[in-house]
Amino acid sequence: MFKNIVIAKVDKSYEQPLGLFIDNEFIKSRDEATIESLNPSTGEKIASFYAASEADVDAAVAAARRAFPSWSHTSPEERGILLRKLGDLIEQEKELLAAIETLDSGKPYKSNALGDLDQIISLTRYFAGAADKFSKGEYIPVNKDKYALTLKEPYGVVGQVVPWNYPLAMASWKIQGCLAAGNTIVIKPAENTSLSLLYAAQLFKKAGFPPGVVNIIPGHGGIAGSRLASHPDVDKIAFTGSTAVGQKIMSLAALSNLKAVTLECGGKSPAVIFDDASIEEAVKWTSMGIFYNSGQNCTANSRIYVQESIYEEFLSRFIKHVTTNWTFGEAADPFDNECTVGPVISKTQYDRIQSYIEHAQKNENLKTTQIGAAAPGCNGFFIPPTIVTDVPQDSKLMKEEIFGPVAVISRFRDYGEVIKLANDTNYGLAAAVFTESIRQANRFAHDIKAGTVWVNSSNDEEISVPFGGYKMSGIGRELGQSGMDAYTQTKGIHVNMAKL
Ligand SMILES: NC(=O)C1=CN([C@@H]2O[C@H](COP(=O)(O)OP(=O)(O)OC[C@H]3O[C@@H](n4cnc5c(N)ncnc54)[C@H](O)[C@@H]3O)[C@@H](O)[C@H]2O)C=CC1
Ligand code: BAL
Repeated sequence: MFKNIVIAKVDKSYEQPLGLFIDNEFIKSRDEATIESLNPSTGEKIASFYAASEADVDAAVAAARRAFPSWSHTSPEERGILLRKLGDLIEQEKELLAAIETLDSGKPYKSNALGDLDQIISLTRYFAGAADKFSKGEYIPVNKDKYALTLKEPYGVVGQVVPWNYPLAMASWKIQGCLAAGNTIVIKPAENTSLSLLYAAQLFKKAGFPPGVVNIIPGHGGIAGSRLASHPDVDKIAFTGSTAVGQKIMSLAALSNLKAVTLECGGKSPAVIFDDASIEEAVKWTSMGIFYNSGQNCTANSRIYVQESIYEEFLSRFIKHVTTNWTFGEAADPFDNECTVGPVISKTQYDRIQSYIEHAQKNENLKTTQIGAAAPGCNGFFIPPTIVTDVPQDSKLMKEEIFGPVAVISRFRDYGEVIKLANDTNYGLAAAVFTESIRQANRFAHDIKAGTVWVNSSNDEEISVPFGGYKMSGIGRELGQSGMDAYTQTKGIHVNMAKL
């Protein structure tokens, strides 16, 4: 049920759990099916872990249901205390958890994985503090004969399905607020990145969360994920991943028991750079916004619009900056400090991203600049930072989420033109605007149809600020107070004081 794994680069050796985590114990899946986890920077196998069957999902849901009455009656203060302990335990194991993340997902250890862990620790403490504050209802004095109260109650058993781009962070965005609100959980990590959450399972137990409160069922989306979404005894389902799967989950939720749904799906987020902006800052932020995490970000600024009078200067500075700052490093090893662009997650994603680059070159004849290359013989899924320029609005690269290190850049004349271009998408997750004019920034922030707007920055999330999408980027919000509200339902209690 455990495998010893040595991560020599950071001098770590640890026991990796390989089972499903149900009722605070690791167990085999009923049919003993397994999934192999590969190291994306070498293509080598790390471990095989058990994959949940539909019957295993049912067992996990039953465990969560048994745990719910008692857990939902713990006081919010007590839930906060356990979350605080969890935050401390994660902090104590920060380097190991970051190393597991790098091994399993390929994200650079120093520049990405440790940052994910810092965010997770802060977020855990945030929801520890929020547990007894955001759980309060309202008092509504209706008239002299009547008052009303609202209660914020947990849903019950919550199913969660998370992706591979931020394995432990996306799980934490969902789990911590959900626990603070008094729900019990069955969560499915992504097939290719289950290791860090399985390791973290032990920390939930150690912090004192009772059996059945957090259940982790690694497994295939089409089996374990869809069973969770369609399960008649799951009260809410929360998902992060592709829009196509988000639609399936919503439909399964509707057709089973009309369970509540939160979806955080894809994006094609614009960054707009006006000619009064600091070009240096715009270059720094937009390159980070597309190359950080190898572009595998739902909020990646994957469409960059630059005002025509500064286009050429922006482009030459962008290319120069990327050449110096966004590289695989000498050895293409995400454990090396100079590696800031790791491999993408899998061969499937590698092929998919390459197909967009080839399409740009061969079918659309677009100018494509690639910076650096992986060393010959490297079997990892490395794609060099790629910059595609003067991309027309109807290009496939402007329309579809590439989810890789591919910057798509275009020019615009004026505000009226660019706001139309920026809004010309089915997605609406995020947008960035660069300008020194507060009036222009304010106008843009109001006109853009997106759930997040960054003014003179990009992709700098805050755990205290609600996050989520407009249009086909999703439904509902996570983080901030919304991170708990998403996991509570409101009951109105009417108290009649009038005597007949
Ligand atoms: N919004 C985001 O953060 C993410 C977006 N994506 C987008 O999705 C594209 C494809 O990546 P995939 O790995 O295929 O994403 P995906 O949407 O298939 O995977 C995300 C999660 O959904 C689960 N899943 C898959 N099919 C399911 C089903 N029928 N029912 C329930 N759960 C299911 C997976 O097991 C995984 O845990 C990427 O290129 C990217 O464009 C992928 C990951 C994260
Ligand atoms: N940056 C966290 C959300 C995402 O990219 O999936």
